[in-house]
Amino acid sequence: MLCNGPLTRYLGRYASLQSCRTRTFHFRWSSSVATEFEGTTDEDAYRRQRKTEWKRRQGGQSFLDHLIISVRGGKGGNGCAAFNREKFVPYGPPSGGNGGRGGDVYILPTTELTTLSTVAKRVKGNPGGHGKGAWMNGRAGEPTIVRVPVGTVIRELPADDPRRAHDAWEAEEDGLAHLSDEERTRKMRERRWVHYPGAEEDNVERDAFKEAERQLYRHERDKRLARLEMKPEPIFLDLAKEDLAEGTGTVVPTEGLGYLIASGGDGGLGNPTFLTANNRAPKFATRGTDGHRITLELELKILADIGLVGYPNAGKSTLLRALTAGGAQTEIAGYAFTTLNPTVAVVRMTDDGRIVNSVDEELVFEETIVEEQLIEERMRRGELANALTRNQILLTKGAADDGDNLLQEETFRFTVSDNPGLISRASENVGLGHSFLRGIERSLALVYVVDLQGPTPEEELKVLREELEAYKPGLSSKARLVIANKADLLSSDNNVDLEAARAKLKRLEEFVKSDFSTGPDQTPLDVIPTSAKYSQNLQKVLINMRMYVEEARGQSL
Ligand SMILES: Nc1nc2c(ncn2[C@@H]2O[C@H](COP(=O)(O)OP(=O)(O)OP(=O)(O)O)[C@@H](O)[C@H]2O)c(=O)[nH]1
Ligand SMILES: [Mg+2]
Repeated sequence: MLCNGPLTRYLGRYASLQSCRTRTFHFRWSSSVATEFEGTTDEDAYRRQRKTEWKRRQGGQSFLDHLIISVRGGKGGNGCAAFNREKFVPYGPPSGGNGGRGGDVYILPTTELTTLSTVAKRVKGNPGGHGKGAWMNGRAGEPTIVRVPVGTVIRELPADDPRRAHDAWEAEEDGLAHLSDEERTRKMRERRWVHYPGAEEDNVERDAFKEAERQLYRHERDKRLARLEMKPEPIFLDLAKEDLAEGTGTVVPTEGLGYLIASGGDGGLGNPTFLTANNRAPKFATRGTDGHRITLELELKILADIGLVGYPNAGKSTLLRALTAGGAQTEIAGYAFTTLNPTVAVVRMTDDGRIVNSVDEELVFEETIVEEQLIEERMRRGELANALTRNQILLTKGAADDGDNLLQEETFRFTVSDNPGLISRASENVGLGHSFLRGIERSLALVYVVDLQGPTPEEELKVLREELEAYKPGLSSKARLVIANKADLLSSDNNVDLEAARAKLKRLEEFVKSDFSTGPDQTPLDVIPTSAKYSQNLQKVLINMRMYVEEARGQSL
């Protein structure tokens, strides 16, 4: 009897609950142990790899170089309906302050960003402050600055584009479309007027208010007509440089703020404005107006003088880091598609092809994880506590070298972009696709990076050229140089057949000579073996790059 009774059922439930708890506990315990033993770095590598896999599955779609944003200037603050109250002055004059202007929205190019992913899709300016009693005007709204990466091209969407958001007038009309006349009038009044407490019903019956309302509508209509007649030129901005004076477009920049794209609304008027001979105590004020609304299309066309093009893992990111003496924080790892978005860095070189401020001649650029581990280890040992800054190292080194290092004068500067890997059939969206090539379309010159350790660097080159052409016919004619990277792996310490390695390089050179040429006189591309990891033979690379950039800049003048 007891077996089937409620107690048994209860006990049974309790037991299953217990086992469930034990399971949960067991799971938690095992997962925490796993984390402990996995070690943070492995987990980190796993996380990074997952991110890449995800990005790859997106087929390059998530590379954010195109974005539509709707921008609204800040709303103006409301005017105030108030009367001055003072001792022994029972009916003081109207004293409501005006509302403050809404904040303007500016757009500012910055080198700190490299993608459009941090740009908000909807931007709203700060509202102006409301007016207050005792003639206190509201404060103006602070300006809002939308930061976009240098290289962004901005276009205002035309009026007939379905993606364009409605302007303030159209938006109001939409909201009123299905209302009765009475409701319409009430809504429109609500949006425009502030009444002294308890005075609304009385106000709307008065002639003074009706006259003020008529005037306001007339003013609004005139403003709208003036705008339609003016037909302002649509906004177009090509933000090629961080320097505001260098940008080209239809908007004049403001120092420190950028380009004004949407101005804030006007502040409302306080009740003293409506004081007339007939109406000594106006009990109404106006609300602030909406800011300017605009829809913009942003397209990121990274502007680098030189674009690196290569298979995944060829060492492009390592090369960019080496060319900037560690200045470019590009991620380096031994798996394909480590780089997910193009990165641009500035290369500063001396006259003889050295990198400015490369403190140590023998720089080694390891994989990011290894470098992070090394820094962590140094930190744990306390070595970084007394570490010298870059400038201090330069100064001490300069003093030791009789000031030789201080003479490392920068004579040339250009930008280089590191790009995701390009593989065969990228044009069919294999790998990360080739949408990122949009970024290097405008580069002055392209440089192929191939892995000299791979079995057939020639084949890689052929595919790279095909993919560039598939993206845009004629693009591959911008290629000027082939960097045969990882040449250090072909040294005698690595137990490789030196003769075979040399023959491989020779074969590559011959192949380039016969099949890869540039310019009207069909000069073969240069081939330079390098080791990005150990900063070997970069001087030659830099001198060549300077030559291409100078030539191209000369032509584009
Ligand atoms: N031995 C040697 N290894 C290198 C050299 N350059 C790069 N590597 C290694 O090659 C691997 C890939 O380097 P990355 O710089 O990430 O290659 P990537 O071309 O940017 O690769 P993706 O971003 O995936 O397209 C890493 O393990 C680097 O340490 C080199 O000159 N010599
Ligand atoms: Mg990379």
